[in-house]
Amino acid sequence: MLDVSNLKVSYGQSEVIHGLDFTVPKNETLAIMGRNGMGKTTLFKSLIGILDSTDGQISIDGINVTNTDSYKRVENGIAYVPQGRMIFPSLTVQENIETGMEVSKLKRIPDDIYALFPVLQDMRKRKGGNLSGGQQQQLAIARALVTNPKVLLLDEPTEGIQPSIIKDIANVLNEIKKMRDITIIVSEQVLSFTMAIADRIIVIDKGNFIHEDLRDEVNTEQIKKYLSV
Ligand SMILES: Nc1ncnc2c1ncn2[C@@H]1O[C@H](COP(=O)(O)OP(=O)(O)OP(=O)(O)O)[C@@H](O)[C@H]1O
Repeated sequence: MLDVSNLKVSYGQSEVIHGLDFTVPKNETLAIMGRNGMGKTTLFKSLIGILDSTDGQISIDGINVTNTDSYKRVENGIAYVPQGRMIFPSLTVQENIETGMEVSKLKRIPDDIYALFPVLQDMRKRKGGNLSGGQQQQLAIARALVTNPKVLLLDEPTEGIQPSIIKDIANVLNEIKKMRDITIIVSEQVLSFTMAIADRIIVIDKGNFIHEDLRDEVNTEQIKKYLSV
């Protein structure tokens, strides 16, 4: 579903992503794990097209989207839940979700969205800025889902979220995977969260992939070591 080959990304002269190759099939949840500053956000921004890549190719469902604008990539089926959520604080919950619907041409918010996130239905008239961090995270996921993505990217969804809500977010991502034919890619530092959702875990270090495990065969001690060095 998502095919990435030899992806390189630089800030000015400084290369931060050094030629990554990976493929994520339909119905797989992949976690890309790494410490602060290892390149997770840079990778995700280049996948969604906020940052240009300097080399390599990105394809979604066989369509080459390298160097196309973000909105084109969203039309081709990739959606992004950014680090820090980035919801629109002065728009209501409902209006925030509706901003995602231009692409999918939905007329109204589908029932399954509110079924996944009942709290958003209760709060649909409230301003996004008045929601808690966990509720904003749910809102950002709902806004991404109404674009009907084939590939859903979430950049550190547990950051700043309290542990009980982290469990809810894991449950929601597992539910989404059951409900839709979708590829989920999450960047994370919290291993208990990725163990609850991921089929595969890759460790990124200074812009290179240095370790990969299927969840069922995961070497947690080694991954913890990579995350704590
Ligand atoms: N706008 C920028 N200009 C120059 N260098 C940057 C910029 N943004 C990030 N970097 C550098 O790129 C590298 C990767 O940063 P990135 O934010 O992608 O890491 P990360 O793994 O997402 O970390 P975090 O969890 O802290 O967000 C770091 O060395 C960082 O200092």
